Amino acid sequence: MDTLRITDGRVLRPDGTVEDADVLVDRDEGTILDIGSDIDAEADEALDADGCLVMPGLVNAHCHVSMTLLRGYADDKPLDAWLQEDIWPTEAALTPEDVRVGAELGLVEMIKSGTTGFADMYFHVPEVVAAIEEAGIRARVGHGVVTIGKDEEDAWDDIEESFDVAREFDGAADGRIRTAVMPHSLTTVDEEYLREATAEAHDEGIPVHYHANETTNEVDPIVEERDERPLAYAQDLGMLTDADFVAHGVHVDDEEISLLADAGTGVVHCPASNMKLASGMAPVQDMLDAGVTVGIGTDGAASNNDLDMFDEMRDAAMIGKLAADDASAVAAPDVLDMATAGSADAIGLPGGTLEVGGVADIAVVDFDAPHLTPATNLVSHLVYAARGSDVRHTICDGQVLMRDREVLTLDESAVVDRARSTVDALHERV
Ligand SMILES: CSC[C@H]1O[C@@H](n2cnc3c(O)ncnc32)[C@H](O)[C@@H]1O
Ligand SMILES: [Zn+2]
Repeated sequence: MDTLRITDGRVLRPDGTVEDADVLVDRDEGTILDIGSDIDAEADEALDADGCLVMPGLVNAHCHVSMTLLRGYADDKPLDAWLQEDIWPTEAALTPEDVRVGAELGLVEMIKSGTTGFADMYFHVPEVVAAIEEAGIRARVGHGVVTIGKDEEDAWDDIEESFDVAREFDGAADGRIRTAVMPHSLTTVDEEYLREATAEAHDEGIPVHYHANETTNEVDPIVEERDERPLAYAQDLGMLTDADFVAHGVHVDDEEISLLADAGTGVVHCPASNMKLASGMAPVQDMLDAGVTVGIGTDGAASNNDLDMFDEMRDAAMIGKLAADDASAVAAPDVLDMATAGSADAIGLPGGTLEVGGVADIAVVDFDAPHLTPATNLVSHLVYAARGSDVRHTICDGQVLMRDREVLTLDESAVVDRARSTVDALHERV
């Protein structure tokens, strides 16, 4: 058996407590063999965690990873204008190779900030999958479908592509990649397509992921046209099951929160995107109180503008308090749970906790820094004070993806160079 030992650190346990312990990993199986201070086994490789906290890898539960290429491309606009005037016209010019380059850039950024799993909705998915295979991270991926403005044939082709991708890549990269059918939203995909695609996906055991209740501009037309709330419409379409997950859930009322809780449908809170696009404040504490599975995502780097889940945790705590008008709301332990186990549950991937027998998806955070001193409350520091750049090692599926801040699976400087020249060429074309 090939083993890895993470030595001399403090380990964050699923109940939020911290203990001095080593972590022994089975690299063949990608699982945790033991956690303790008296492990009696030599390992094939050791990773020093002195002065560090060994925690579950962060899970970015909603992303468009290749949008790193559009970082800073269009800022300071609301969602509809941003998408229609800037993002969609530019995305139409992206080649499959561009999407791969953007994905690699995003994956380097994620690995460097301790993210070990994510969910991604985009197009040219084979290129995203190839980048993920190389990077060594875990993901649930899908082709995003938009049918508005398309004739029937093109709309069905788009749906078909979402199924082709979901069927072809499920289980890829030694099982690290899972898939979903991903209609973009309840307003950008017409009813007949949503109904049929959802039924077919569920027949085949494929989850459905979509944007929902992100802005009032999206909610109001549904209410006006159908005399029902968007998530009641989604339920009628069969799109609220415990395998499905929605991004945003900003403008949800109490009945919709109950629908989500009863169905077990995950909600991915994207606080930075919601603030930047001025979409609104999600009632996260109400959702948690109702028993909804809530995860955290960055959304794409064009509406954030980074993929750092530490940033996202801080934002979630801050806006959660504002939304509830209560400083005790969306407290640090709950935020950390959302960014790890909550996200993993919402998107149906393993990980999010450090447990013997569980997957070895791990971030090692160095606390030897002025902004993390004094290290009185490590969970508080993770949420309110730590940064992605404090992550020292990242491990996914038992493999070391970053060691002492050097990414091992992708060539960081080559990826950055390629991203620069790709964006230069893109700007020439658009
Ligand atoms: C068709 S692939 C996914 C599609 O979603 C777009 N997108 C990025 N961020 C958001 C957001 O916050 N709400 C809705 N849609 C978003 C992305 O640009 C792709 O076109
Ligand atoms: Zn999104």
